[in-house]
Amino acid sequence: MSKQRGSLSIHSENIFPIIKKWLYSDQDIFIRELISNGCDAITKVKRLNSLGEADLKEDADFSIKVVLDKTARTLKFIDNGIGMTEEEINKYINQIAFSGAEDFFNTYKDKGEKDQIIGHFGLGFYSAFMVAHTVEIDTLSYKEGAEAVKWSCDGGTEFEIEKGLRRTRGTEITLHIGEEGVEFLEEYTIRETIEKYCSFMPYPIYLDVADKDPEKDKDGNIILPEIKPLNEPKPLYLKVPNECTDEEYQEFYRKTFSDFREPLFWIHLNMDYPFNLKGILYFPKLNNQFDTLEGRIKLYNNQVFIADNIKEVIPEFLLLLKGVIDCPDLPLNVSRSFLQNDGSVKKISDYITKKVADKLNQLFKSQRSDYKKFWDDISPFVKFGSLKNDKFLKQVEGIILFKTTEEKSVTLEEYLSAMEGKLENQVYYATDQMQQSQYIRLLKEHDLQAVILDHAIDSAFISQLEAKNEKIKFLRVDSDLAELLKDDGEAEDQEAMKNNSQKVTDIFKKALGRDDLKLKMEGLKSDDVAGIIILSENSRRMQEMMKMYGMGGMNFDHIPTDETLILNKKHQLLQYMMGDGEKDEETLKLVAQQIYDLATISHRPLSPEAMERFIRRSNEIMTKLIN
Ligand SMILES: Nc1ncnc2c1ncn2[C@@H]1O[C@H](COP(=O)(O)OP(=O)(O)OP(=O)(O)O)[C@@H](O)[C@H]1O
Repeated sequence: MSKQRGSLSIHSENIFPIIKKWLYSDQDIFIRELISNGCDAITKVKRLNSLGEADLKEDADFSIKVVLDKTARTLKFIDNGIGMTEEEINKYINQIAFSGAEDFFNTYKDKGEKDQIIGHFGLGFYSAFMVAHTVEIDTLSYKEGAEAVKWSCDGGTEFEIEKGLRRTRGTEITLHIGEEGVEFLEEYTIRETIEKYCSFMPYPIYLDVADKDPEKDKDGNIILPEIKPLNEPKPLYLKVPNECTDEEYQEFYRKTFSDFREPLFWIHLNMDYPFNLKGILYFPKLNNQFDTLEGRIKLYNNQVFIADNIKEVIPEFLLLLKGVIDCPDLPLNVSRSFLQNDGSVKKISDYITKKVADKLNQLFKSQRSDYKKFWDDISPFVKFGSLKNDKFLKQVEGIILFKTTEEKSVTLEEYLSAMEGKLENQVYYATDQMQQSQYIRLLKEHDLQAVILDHAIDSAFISQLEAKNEKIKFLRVDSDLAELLKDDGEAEDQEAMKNNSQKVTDIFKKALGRDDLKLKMEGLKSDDVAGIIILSENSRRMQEMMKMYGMGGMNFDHIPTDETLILNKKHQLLQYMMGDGEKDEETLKLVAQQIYDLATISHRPLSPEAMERFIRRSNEIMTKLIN
């Protein structure tokens, strides 16, 4: 067979099944497409009017009307925009399946990009066929002497065009809803969809429901419904920031996010050059840690809603905030993988990040007490941002607040300078103030404070800070404390010390029945503490990490921890143990076990069995006291 070349031909018969199948999951998008076509038509006629090329004939009260008639099973979209002549219908509506065919064919390969054909290849109007078996257009062009035209098509390849009925400028699109679109005969669905996609479209959108039973008051009088548009044609974010009041920002927040808690503060984004971007980002108030997941950034393109939380455009950590961003410059109709690699998208994302960091810095500098008040709510966000984005970390590093055990809020720099002379680039931290109170007290006695890091994100966050500042080391209050608390005042007889140490070690190992017990004798400054347990910072973190990643499905409770029992040789009980003379074996055992349990309690909760033994033994000791 000889080699042949040829072009594949695409016919409009193919297009309807494809539209219906591909766009099925985003069926409601047809409402966005038809209403935004109506808005475009109004914008066009307004522009022509301002150029002196169109006469509005006093019909300048622009709006889009959506009329639902459940009985007739129709949904109408009516605008008083530019309208179309027969010629324009032929050009823009009838030929569309062919004019965009080449691009469309290219896209055909990539089935993942469902809704993105819409708006890209001029198929917006045809999305009506996702829910309608027949669509009619009745339109009258703004042009002098134009005649009304009626177009209709039942979803096949044939259309009819005849004289229309419209007497005023504009377009009326009627959808005869088919079986696949019945949910769009419900007022609730229509209202919800308009609110979802069209909240900020530039002209008022009204919903009219035919044959609706009128609302009545308690005396049976009909209440005339208040005629209000469903959208906000001039959303606050389009205004100049210094013309907006706090009340307006709060009101906008309440309406847009149906959140009746007051936002903490907000950032009005307003950029014209080198790209166009407007929006408002709100820092919401949190009630608990889980609330952080509620964030929502709505992305708009020229007041038309595109989607929530598009990670490719908005840095992921900002998705913890609530806000709207309108960016007409974004190529939102292209694939997401393209967005990820697009230079302008990166610039936009950097711009937003910088604006957020600037706002936080400005609050820190000029309103530190407010900033401190907000800190609990914003800290998971700032920390998450610092983990996700190095640039952001650099921008906010100096304004991250740490609460201390002295109930102060300080930056890292302030902490280190307050500890100067006592600590060198070390930061002590507590993860549980109650549980670790013994250690905190010991630090306090040495005039040292710890910072409190008790949020789930903190362990990853401090590792990040350490990675970025090699000199800084975070140490939990129960780790490697002994060096610090050691009282190396008196010189000692090394030989005697060794013997004593061995003696005590034997007593403890025997009493606890643990040969693997790590034990160290130190002279602590504080002589009312007999023993404390410390845990190497590094091995503890390693274990936490393994636990977090659930490595190998192991049960980590059985892994021995790298604990060391530090015994205070200055304490009376230890002095007794080390002393010469006959001692009651049973008493030594009780004391050793009790010292160990008390040290453990200040470190972590006892297991149920250990707790039971501890209580029994405590009673036994008290009984001995009175006998
Ligand atoms: N309500 C309307 N009034 C006037 N012209 C309209 C109206 N609806 C559609 N048109 C014309 O039909 C054309 C095709 O509409 P369609 O929605 O399919 O594509 P588009 O608007 O060009 O692109 P998109 O897919 O982004 O909506 C429009 O460009 C416009 O010229």
